[in-house]
This record gives sequence, structure tokens and C-alpha cells, in this order.
Amino acid sequence: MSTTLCLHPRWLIPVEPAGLVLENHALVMQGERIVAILPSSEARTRYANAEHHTLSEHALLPGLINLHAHSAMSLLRGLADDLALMDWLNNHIWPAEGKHVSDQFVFDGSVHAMAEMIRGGTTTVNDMYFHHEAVARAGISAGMRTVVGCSVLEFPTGYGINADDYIKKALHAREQFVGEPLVSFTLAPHAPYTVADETFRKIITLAEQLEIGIHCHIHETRDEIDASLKQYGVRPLERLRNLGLLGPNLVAAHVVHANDAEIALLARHGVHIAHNPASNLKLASGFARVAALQAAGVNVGIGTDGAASNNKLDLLADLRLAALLAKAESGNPQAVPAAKALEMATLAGARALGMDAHIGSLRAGKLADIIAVDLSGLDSQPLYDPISQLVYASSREQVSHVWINGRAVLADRELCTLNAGQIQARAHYWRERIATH
Ligand SMILES: CSC[C@H]1O[C@@H](n2cnc3c(O)ncnc32)[C@H](O)[C@@H]1O
Ligand SMILES: [Zn+2]
Repeated sequence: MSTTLCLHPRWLIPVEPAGLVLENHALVMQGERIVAILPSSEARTRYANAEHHTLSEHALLPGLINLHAHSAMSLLRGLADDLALMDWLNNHIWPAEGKHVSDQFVFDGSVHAMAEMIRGGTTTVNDMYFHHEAVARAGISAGMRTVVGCSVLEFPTGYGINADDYIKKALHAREQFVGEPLVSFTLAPHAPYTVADETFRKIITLAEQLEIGIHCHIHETRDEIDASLKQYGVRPLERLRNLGLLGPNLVAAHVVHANDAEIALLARHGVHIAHNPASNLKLASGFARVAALQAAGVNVGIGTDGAASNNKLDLLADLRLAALLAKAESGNPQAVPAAKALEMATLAGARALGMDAHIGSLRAGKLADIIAVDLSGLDSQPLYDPISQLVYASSREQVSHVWINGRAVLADRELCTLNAGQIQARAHYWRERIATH
């Protein structure tokens, strides 16, 4: 019988229903699951033999879900800054990836990113990269819930040769991790400008057969739309609709540029959006119309994108940015209020991944992906509203504890599953290799 852990936080924020804050309540977990949320006093009698842990000045909430990341790109952080997307990719990132990306690079970079994410309260990452087995192994080492997005492009990158080869590698990788509780797979056609119609059709069929999701960069820049109009005579979203890609198993990363008709189209097809506010600002891609998307009923989660375009992997910072940007972009201070921002980084992400029955909120029966944020410091005072404090005034350093699938991966701000010193050493190793070649 697994041990029973009973957490007694100052504030318990289940996220579902939005805005609810429970005081004098406890959360009970057993094995990988939350088994009860009940008044603290009742928990102490009903679970008298359990391990009780008081978090007297902390908020307890569901783990954050990073809906769009390229974890291994942590090793390319700061390599090429202050550039627009296509210059950044064509002239800097793709050449560097061509030279350096290997199984070991992806494992080291992914572990590094996961350590950083866990320390900031992220418990699930929806990744998209190469060397899928290495990403999955990194997730298992970190104890992090990992959705491995298997990239598909038409051209060689050092990992695959052509679209069929990338797809073959994706299917092979997926087979290696069947039954692994923390790891799942998606097919990740890179973008409309790097993937041909025929490949999109193959991916749609395969995803349907395997019952897995699709993850794709879409409408990230104006250049992408102009190029599509020139090559295909239609904007990318119309092309993808015609191909049959739009549906509830699609996570569309970015969607910075969408007109009213396209927003209605996304809503009609139940497409999920991974909004990446920091990356969109840094690459000068533009301002996603988050308020309009949400008003139309589109589910919008939050991603960091890779550390080479963010340059941090700090979801708490980015959910604050998402809330602030939505207000400025829409001219409406009520756009994305604090509780909505928190929902975007948790439950909306879970919904986008088809995992909302299992993660994304604190509820009996769900998996125990949980974080504690210390609100005792002067930066959090005076504290009128813990959700406001979390979203508008907290920083990643305040994340004190993280459990994933019921297992402690951060305790009193110390990593439990990973060795920070070793991760640093690997980062130095890669820095030397990359900077001198
Ligand atoms: C197919 S996933 C890996 C591939 O995508 C590149 N990439 C990283 N960030 C972005 C972005 O914001 N837009 C488009 N492509 C991006 C990454 O360097 C890999 O080559
Ligand atoms: Zn990306």
C-alpha cells in the first residue's frame, strides 16, 4: 500500500471552478493520485496515520502546463538574439542544429530545460523536437510529464532525411515507450512553410489511426502568411482547413495573426492554441489576439517556446505576460483576469492535450501534479487575494515544492530527481563545443 500524504496549505486553489480559493483545507494524495480535498481538521482525523505536511504560508495549485516548448534548445539559449523568426532560423538556429544536435545534445538539453521548468512550477511539457527517445528518457529521468512531439519536415536536418523518414522515426520512438506513465507522443509537422500537402494528409491519417495529437507552428509571422498566399494562393489556415488538419486533436502554436473569420474557423473546429507571449515579443512576431480568441470560445493555453527565443523557461512569468498583453492588445483591462491566466497555464493546457480528465486542476481522482508557492515574502504583501498575488506579483523563486504523478520532484526548492551540478557541467561542455565550432 502506497504512503498517504496530506498537505495542509494556507490557500488551496483548485482552478476548477475558476477563482475558487479554499482555506483551512487539506489535499490528500495516495500513490499517483489525489484522493480527497476536505477540511483540514477532518483530514487530520480521517487520515490520522498519514504523513501530514503543513505549508502554512503557501498556495497549493495544479502544476503548470507548458503547451509549446523545444526543451533541448536550452543549450542554444543566447546563441542568436534580436532577430526575426526566418533570419533566426535560416541563418543561425538551423545551421547550429545541423552541426550539433545529437541524441546526447537532446538528452542533456532536455534534462536542463526540465530542471529549469520544474524549479519554476511546470509539471507537464508539450515538446516538439528531434531525437524523440532522448526527450522521452529526459522526461523519465526528471520525473516530468512529457508529451514528445515528433517533428516532421520535408528537408534533412541531421536527424531525418525527408518527411517519410521523420514519420518512420516518430513511430519507432513511440513504440519504445508504450505503457510509460509519464510519456506520450504527438506528431509535429513543423509548420505550413516546411511541410507539403501530401505529408499533412499522411499525418492526419496516422494521428487518427493512432489516436494521438498533432502539434504544429501556425500563423506565427506575417511573412508566413505572405509566403503561403504566393505559393498556394490562400492563407495557411485556409490551406490547412482544406487539407482537414483543423480539429480538436490539433495544438496550433502561436496563431499570432488571425482575422475574425479565421478565429471563427478555429472555434468551429475546436482547435487549441498554444500562446507564446515572450517568444512572440522577442522575435517581433506580433501580438496574438487572445481576448478575441477566448471570446469566440477557442481554448488557449500558454507555452514558453524554446529557450533560444524566450530566453527563459518561466511559465509563471509568461502567464503574467499573457494577462498583461491581452489587456493592452484588446484595449480591455478585463481581458484575461488573473483567474483566467492561471486557468490558461493549467486546465486549458490539459484540455489542449486531451488530458483534462487527469491533470490541470486539483480534484479527487486526478493525478497528483501539484505545486506549492510560498507567499510569505514581502514581495507578496499585503495579501488581499492569493490568485492576484500569484499571477501579477509572484516569481519562480517562490515555487517551493512540486509533485508530479504523486512523486516529489522539488522539495524546499531543491531538485529531488535531477542533479543541478551535473546539469551545469553538461551545459558548460556544450557551450565550449558550440562556441568554438
Ligand atoms: C519541428 S520542431 C523543431 C524545430 O523548430 C524550430 N523552432 C524553434 N522555435 C521555433 C519557432 O518559434 N517557429 C518555428 N520554428 C521554431 C527549431 O529550431 C527546430 O528546428
Ligand atoms: Zn516553437
